[in-house]
This record gives sequence, C-alpha cells and structure tokens, in this order.
Amino acid sequence: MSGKVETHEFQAESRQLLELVVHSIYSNKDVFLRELISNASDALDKLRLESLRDSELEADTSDLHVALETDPGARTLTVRDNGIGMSRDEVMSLIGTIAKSGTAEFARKLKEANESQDAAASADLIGSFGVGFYSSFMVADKVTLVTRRAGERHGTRWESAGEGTYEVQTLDEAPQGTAVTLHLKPEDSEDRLFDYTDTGRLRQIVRKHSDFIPWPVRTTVERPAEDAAEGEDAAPERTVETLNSMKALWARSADEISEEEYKEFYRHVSHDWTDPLETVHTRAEGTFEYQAVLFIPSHAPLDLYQRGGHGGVHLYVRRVFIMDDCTALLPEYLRFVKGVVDAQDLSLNVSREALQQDRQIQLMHRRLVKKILSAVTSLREKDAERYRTFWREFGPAMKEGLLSDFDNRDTLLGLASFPSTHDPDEQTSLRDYVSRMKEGQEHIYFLTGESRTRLENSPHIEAFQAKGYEVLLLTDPVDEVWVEQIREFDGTPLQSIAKGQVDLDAADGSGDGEGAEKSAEDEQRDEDFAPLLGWLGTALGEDVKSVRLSSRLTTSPACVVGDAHDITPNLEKMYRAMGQELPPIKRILELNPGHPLVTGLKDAHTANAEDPALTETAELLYGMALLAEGGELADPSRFTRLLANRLAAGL
Ligand SMILES: Nc1ncnc2c1ncn2[C@@H]1O[C@H](COP(=O)(O)OP(=O)(O)OP(=O)(O)O)[C@@H](O)[C@H]1O
Repeated sequence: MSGKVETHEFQAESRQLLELVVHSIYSNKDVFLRELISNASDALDKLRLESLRDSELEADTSDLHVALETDPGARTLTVRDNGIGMSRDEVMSLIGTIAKSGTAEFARKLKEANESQDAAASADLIGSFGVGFYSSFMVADKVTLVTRRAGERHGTRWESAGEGTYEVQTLDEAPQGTAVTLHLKPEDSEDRLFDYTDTGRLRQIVRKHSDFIPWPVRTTVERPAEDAAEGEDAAPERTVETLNSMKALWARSADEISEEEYKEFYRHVSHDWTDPLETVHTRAEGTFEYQAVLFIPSHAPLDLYQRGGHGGVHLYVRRVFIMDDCTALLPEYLRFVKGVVDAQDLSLNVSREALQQDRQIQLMHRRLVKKILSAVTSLREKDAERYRTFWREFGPAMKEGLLSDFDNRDTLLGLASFPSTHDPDEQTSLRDYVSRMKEGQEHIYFLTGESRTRLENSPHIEAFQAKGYEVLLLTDPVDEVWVEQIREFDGTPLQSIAKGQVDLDAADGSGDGEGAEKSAEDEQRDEDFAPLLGWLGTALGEDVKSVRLSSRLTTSPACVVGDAHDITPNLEKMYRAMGQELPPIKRILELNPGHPLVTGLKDAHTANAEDPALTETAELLYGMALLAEGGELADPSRFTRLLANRLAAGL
C-alpha cells in the first residue's frame, strides 16, 4: 500500500521564485519542454554512468529514452524518462528547495525588477538564472511527478499547484525513472501559451530546442489508417516517432552547424536562457584526440566571485557523459566558460583526483586555454562592442589569471583593459597607454583604490593631472594583488603613484628621484623646512614612518604615501577582512611646500616650537591627508573636536 500524503511548504526562496514563474512575463513559454527534456537527458546520462561503474546496480538500461505522452482530453502532457530517478529525500531537497548559489541575490533583484515593473529586466533575470523544473508552472496549473530511483524499491509521488505547498507520497510501485505530468493551463495564443498536447507542436519544439539530445525523444503519433475502406471508420494507426536527430553537436563539423544550433546547445549545457557571447569549437586529432565546444556566456553568473560556485565544462569520454563541472580542464580564472569536451582515450572510470594528474588532460588544458584566449584576443581586435561586454562581465576573473597563469601572462596583459584618466568612459589597453606616453615618460602610472571618483580626487594624482600624465585607475580588488607581481608591460615598468618618491620635474617623474640634480632653490627650501619636518616626524611618530616634502601635490596640503615596497591601505584592509594578522603599517606623510597651511605651520614652528597648538595642527593635517584619499581616521571624534575648536576660534 502506498504511504500517506504529506503536505510540505516550499522553502521561502523557492516560493518566491515559483510565484514569479507562475505569473511569468517570460514570453517564450515553449522553453519549459527544453528544460524538462534536459533534466530527463541528464538523468539518462547519470544512469548509464552509474550502471557502468556499479555492476551491482539493479537497473534496466536496455532502452534509455525520453517519452512525451499526451492526452488532449484530459489536457495533460507527460515527460517521462527511464533514467536514474530520485529518492524521496532527493525529491524533497531537489524539487522542494532551490539550493542554488545566488538564489537569494536573484530573488532580491527580481523583487526590485517587479517593484519597478521592469518586465524586460525580470525576463532577463529569469532567463539568466534558469529555473529548470519550475518553468513547468509557466504552462501548467498543476504538476505531478512520479519517480523511482534506479535500484530502489519504492517510488515517490510529488504534486503541486505551484503555490505555497507541495504534497509528497511514497508509492509501493513506480516505473524506474521520472515522469512529470503537466496539467496544462488553457490555451492562450495571445499569451503565447500553445496547445502542448498537439504532437505537431511538440515535434517543432523538440527539433528547435532539443535536437542534439543524445537520447531518443519519442512520441506516439496517430495517423488515419491508410487501408480503411471509403466511409469506413477504422481505428487510426499509432506509430512511435523519434523527434530528435540525436547527433552530438561537438562531433559534427563546425561548418555544418548553424548559429541557432550552437545557441540551443549552449542553453542545454549552461542552463542559461540567454545567448552565449562567443563560441569556440575545436578538435585535436592524432595521438590524443578530443572534440570541444566551449562557450563564453554573455553575462557573469551571480556566484562568479563566490568560492565553490560551479564551473561548467562537462567531460564526455567517447560520447559517454562522465562528469559535469570538470575543473581539471580549465584554470579557475576561466570558471565562467561553459561547454563540453569529449576525449577519446580516457578511461570511463576516471576519477576527479586522477584527472588532475593526467598528462593528457594537462595537455588538453593547455590547448583549450590558448583557444579561449585567442578567441578573446580576436574579439578585442574585431568586435569592440562584444569585447567590452566580455571585459565588463569577466575582466576581474581574467585578471586573476595574471596571478596564476604564468604561461599566458603576456597574452592576458595584452587583452586586458583598464580605466584611465585618458577617457572617463572608455577603458584602455596597455599598448594604447604606451603609445600615448609623453616624451621622456618611462613608466606606466597607476593608482589603486575603491572607486574611480575617489582615485580621481585623490591628492596623489594632482601633479600627474596637472602635467598631463595619464594614470590608470584600478578599482577591482584583484588589481591590488596583480600589480604587486607584474612589474612591467612589454619592457615598460609599471609604477604606483601612491608609492615611493615622485619628481615630475625630472625627465620621468617617478621612482626614487635619483639622477636629477637639485637646484639651489630646492636646496634652500629643503633647508628651511628641515626643522619642521624633523619636529613633525616626532610629533606624528606613532602614525607615520617619516615626513617629507612632496612634488606630487598641487592643491592639497598633504598626502600619505607608501614606501616603494609597502602594501597599499586597500590591500591591508582586504587582508584584515580575511582575518589575516598584520603588523601596523606606517606610511609616509608628504607635505606640499607651496600650500599656505604648510608654510604657515613652518612659520609658526619657527616662531615658537613649543606652542601646544602646533601638535593639534599636525594631527589635523595628517587626518586631512587620510580623508583626502578616502582613508579612515583612527579616532574620528577627536579629529572633529579639534576641527570644531579651530573653526570656532576663527569665527
Ligand atoms: N527527470 C529527472 N530525473 C532525475 N532527477 C531530476 C529530474 N528532473 C530534475 N531532477 C533533479 O532535480 C534537480 C533540480 O532540477 P532543476 O531543473 O530545477 O534544476 P537543474 O536542472 O539542476 O538546473 P537549472 O535550474 O539551471 O535548469 C536536478 O539537478 C536533478 O538532480
């Protein structure tokens, strides 16, 4: 006897998602079938693999297929597979819960889009998130799923109207695999809701969206009996038709495949409903044969920068699906690439661990990386618009490659783009930067920090702006790290303008200022300021390493800079946020000898070095320098008190 029917509530995020799907504004409702067939096909892949690996598994693998069963009278469509199936627990956790990373973020964005009634944004979101099984509720007002996991005795029945709850029941008997029955909503062609019990319609959808599925997708078609005598009512003939061609797309030659076929295949492997940005179809023959179809998506997944977010290259061996998310095939920084690699000479039993060590896999890895980088390089050369999209979505991930992929470092540097003071809207390549360098300029200047506005207004940049030197404004967290490791581009050294000494009057305004002879005027100025600098060094000794005169300032009185090999405050903050212990890092206070506050302080110090107000001015000056670069004060309330007192005294 079957178990009793239990009612459960959907997890909150799933409920939100379902609600959206039920009231979907997604115009192409046909895609529900692609999603269900895709799930069925995955289930067949899994069963084949499991039965290859586990000879004890009690499962029938003699005729693996997907069947579409229609009942126009009852207005139902069933998508049935005889694949791996699900246990009761799996049904509850996989179907009752959307345990995808990024769901919360997705739900939040969706809510925003709904509140602002932005239908296009909602459609985009739902398309890019991929709601899989839940897309059934776009066309059905009730969905019944009956499943039995291969090797298990009992089955499970799940049913829901896509509202707050679902029912589950254990069944004594059920066929192996999964049958999803959709109780279809009334046809509504205005809402692009068609008759999904019509086999002609189903044939059309399968050919369009699921043709390359490697398993037969069958349906029973009824034809009027041919040999029926005139006027006689003969039972119609029922024949089983396979709707898809089942050709593995990657095994076909690229010139036979239409763009639409690639797009459909992309949607199948990525579960992303939007189009890919770029496709790479490649094969290697000879001692180690493989075929690969790889895609660069047109947008970054929500979890691109979360550890453990999943990659997307599926590994096949001689057409047999082996694993999804095969991380051994591509480096971590290319984790956004989706697709399929089919290798000829690997064992079907290969494990994830063994893959990492496999020499052939390593060879394949190297070649695939080169293929992808060269696709991006040609995108950069031939299609500025699409390259821009690529870099906006994946630039920060690509820059991680500068830290890990030494073989391709030069290629990566060559295809990278960076925001710069040259143009507020367009990013620049390093090559273009170099071509614009001023005569005598020997360095590529950059500044790292949290945002473009902060960097543009940072005191460090003043003299560079004034003298027309271009500065790269690097605001991605990863920039802090790679600039520490990469010292030059094509022979031109990179130089942070917030570190070391700057002397823009010398031939090239950077580095340690050596080599440029000081004028008599400068020497006199240094002498005049020496007592103040010495005194400040002691007064602010707790906070700064030293105090010196600056030539990078034009309008600000002071700024703080790092020594040539110090880490930046931004990086320091990142390390601390990750829980790393660091000794306090003191920086250098630089003063603008032309600023009235600084000359005034010098005069006050000369007049009375013992004046207690001097120490407060020094503190204020240091605080201002920190604030100007967007830094944080150690004791903001003390700073405001000192400042308020000064202002009050001046009124
Ligand atoms: N026909 C099926 N047979 C076996 N398991 C299935 C079947 N359909 C769904 N599942 C299980 O339920 C899970 C959730 O399915 P769902 O379609 O919601 O998401 P998905 O396919 O993982 O990804 P996406 O939402 O991006 O399509 C699947 O990953 C799979 O484990």
